[in-house]
Amino acid sequence: MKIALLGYGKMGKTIEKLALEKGHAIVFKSTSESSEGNFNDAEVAIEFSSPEAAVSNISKALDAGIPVVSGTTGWLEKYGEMVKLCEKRNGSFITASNFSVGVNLFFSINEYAAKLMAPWKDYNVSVEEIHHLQKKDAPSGTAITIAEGILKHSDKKDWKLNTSEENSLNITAKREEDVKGTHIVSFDSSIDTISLKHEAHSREGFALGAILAAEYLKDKKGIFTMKDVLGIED
Ligand SMILES: NC(=O)C1=CN([C@@H]2O[C@H](COP(=O)(O)OP(=O)(O)OC[C@H]3O[C@@H](n4cnc5c(N)ncnc54)[C@H](O)[C@@H]3O)[C@@H](O)[C@H]2O)C=CC1
Ligand SMILES: O=C(O)C1=N[C@H](C(=O)O)C[C@H](O)C1
Repeated sequence: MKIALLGYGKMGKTIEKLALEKGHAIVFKSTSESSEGNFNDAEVAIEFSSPEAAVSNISKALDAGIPVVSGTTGWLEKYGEMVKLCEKRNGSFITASNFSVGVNLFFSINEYAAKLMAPWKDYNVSVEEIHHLQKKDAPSGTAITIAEGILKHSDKKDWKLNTSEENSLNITAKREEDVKGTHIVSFDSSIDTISLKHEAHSREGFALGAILAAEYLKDKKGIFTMKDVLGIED
């Protein structure tokens, strides 16, 4: 598969390493400052850049008729625009707040836990995320996806960052040196606490999942999710 990397930072470099090991080729890569290779040679684009750059990168791929996998977080208020553009171009698009297989299973585990806990009103649910110091957005996209899954089964009306409002789901975001991505869901009562934790040991899980998504998307048309890629039921 001939891959264009839109964004060549921590994730772009990890994807390059694993994609080459899997026998794929990198035909184009770009950063905020420069690019090399020929974008139009690509069969698929993998986009991990920044919240400000994601929409223009995704649009560039859709406009060129190149299927695009985007992992960038913090831009999802524009998701509807990208869906419309993808439909207009009869293109192919997947975005996910987290491409790792483990986190996608964790999403389902948390939804199930939230459903099970719903009648037990003594427990208060909250989400904590911990990431490296360079992370631009807070809360993490993954924490937002976790919160949205829990809210389907909860009396809480929405999620908020650092809230003590009872009817909002509290997300706490911490920034610490070199943490790849940790997410903890807690159901807390005065008697006890039930905690579910996912801790990424490296960026390889995110990168492998993005490559899997690109392999899945390459010959398809439409808008898909990581649940489609991994065959996880809703
Ligand atoms: N969905 C997922 O599984 C994961 C998502 N992420 C997200 O991916 C994004 C990138 O993460 P990292 O690689 O760690 O960041 P990074 O800061 O290490 O790299 C970002 C790269 O994007 C480039 N860039 C910025 N503007 C650009 C533009 N206009 N065109 C092309 N390239 C541009 C930068 O020059 C840099 O090379 C973040 O939003 C992060 O939250 C990170 C890990 C996993
Ligand atoms: O910025 C990161 O590093 C990560 N971002 C994603 C997010 O915002 O959820 C995924 C992962 O946790 C790493």
